Amino acid sequence: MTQDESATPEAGTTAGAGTTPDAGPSAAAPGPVAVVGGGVMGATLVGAVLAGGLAPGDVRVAERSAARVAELVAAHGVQGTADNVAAVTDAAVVLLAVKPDVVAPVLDEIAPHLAPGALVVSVAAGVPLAAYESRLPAGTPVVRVMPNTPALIGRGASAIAAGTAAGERHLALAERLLAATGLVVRVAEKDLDAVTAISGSGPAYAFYVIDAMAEAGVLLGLPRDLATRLAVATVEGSAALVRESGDHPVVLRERVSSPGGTTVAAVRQLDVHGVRAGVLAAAEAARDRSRALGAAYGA
Ligand SMILES: NC(=O)C1=CN([C@@H]2O[C@H](COP(=O)(O)OP(=O)(O)OC[C@H]3O[C@@H](n4cnc5c(N)ncnc54)[C@H](OP(=O)(O)O)[C@@H]3O)[C@@H](O)[C@H]2O)C=CC1
Ligand SMILES: O=C(O)[C@@H]1CCC=N1
Repeated sequence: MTQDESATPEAGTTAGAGTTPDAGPSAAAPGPVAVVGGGVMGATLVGAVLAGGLAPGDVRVAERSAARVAELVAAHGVQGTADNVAAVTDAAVVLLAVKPDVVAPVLDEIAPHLAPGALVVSVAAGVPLAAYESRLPAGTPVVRVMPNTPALIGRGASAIAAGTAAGERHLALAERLLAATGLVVRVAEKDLDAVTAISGSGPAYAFYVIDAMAEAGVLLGLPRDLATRLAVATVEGSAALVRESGDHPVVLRERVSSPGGTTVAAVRQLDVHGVRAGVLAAAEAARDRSRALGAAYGA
């Protein structure tokens, strides 16, 4: 597979992949990385591994839409193909970025073609590690990741969980590949549904709030562009203040709230309209949806 979709000579030079059960990629020199699924998250992962130092010639993206393949190849200079098998053959790491319902057919397609010791990393919501392990050759190391879209600009939050055959070096490699996406934390797999509800889907909640604040500014007579800039800077600055001060958000909220002033009047309305309860219910719904996606795989 070259940039216009045929097999590449470099594909056979997988660093670290070998023939013993212990063989496999190392964090220091991962070797070729194949990203299967070139949508929102696949493209983000391609950008991240390049930003993390991988050479474009060592990165392949497989995507069934030829137009999308061409777009990704043009944008990143990586290799592209519509053939998942060509992409994963001899790859040291396979990053799966397809929708949860497509994971099973893609695994069945690529399983016979994985290099010995290749690490499989998947961002699919809900799909349990056991579902990968039951479809891949015995002993295949698998790492699940729940990233989020701010990864695109290196400000993401990702959580990773290891499968039964994934050890420290596989987690370290996953961390290295994700390093350019922002924060990466390790969690137990049982916590990934909750992580999905908070940081995976969370950017949508933040965008929702930003949009509502901007809309409120327009309601109050501000030009939309100005209202949006003020809302974005306020949310961005508030998040940074929580992180940099180390203070609890409630303490910081109290500091904004002058006695008898504007803020306490506003926050009262947030309570009256159930915004806090709405956030909790939204997170529960996302957690439940993640569980349902997993239930389709017998989790
Ligand atoms: N978006 C997000 O914020 C996050 C997404 N995720 C996870 O990432 C995964 C992908 O989501 P997202 O990027 O949003 O979805 P997209 O629909 O943007 O991307 C999925 C891509 O996979 C392609 N695809 C479909 N079938 C195949 C196949 N058989 N072989 C190769 N490629 C295929 C699709 O092509 P086509 O369009 O032609 O069907 C599409 O381009 C999901 O599992 C999701 O749970 C995780 C965290 C955050
Ligand atoms: O909405 C979704 O299902 C994916 C997973 C987390 C964010 N987006």
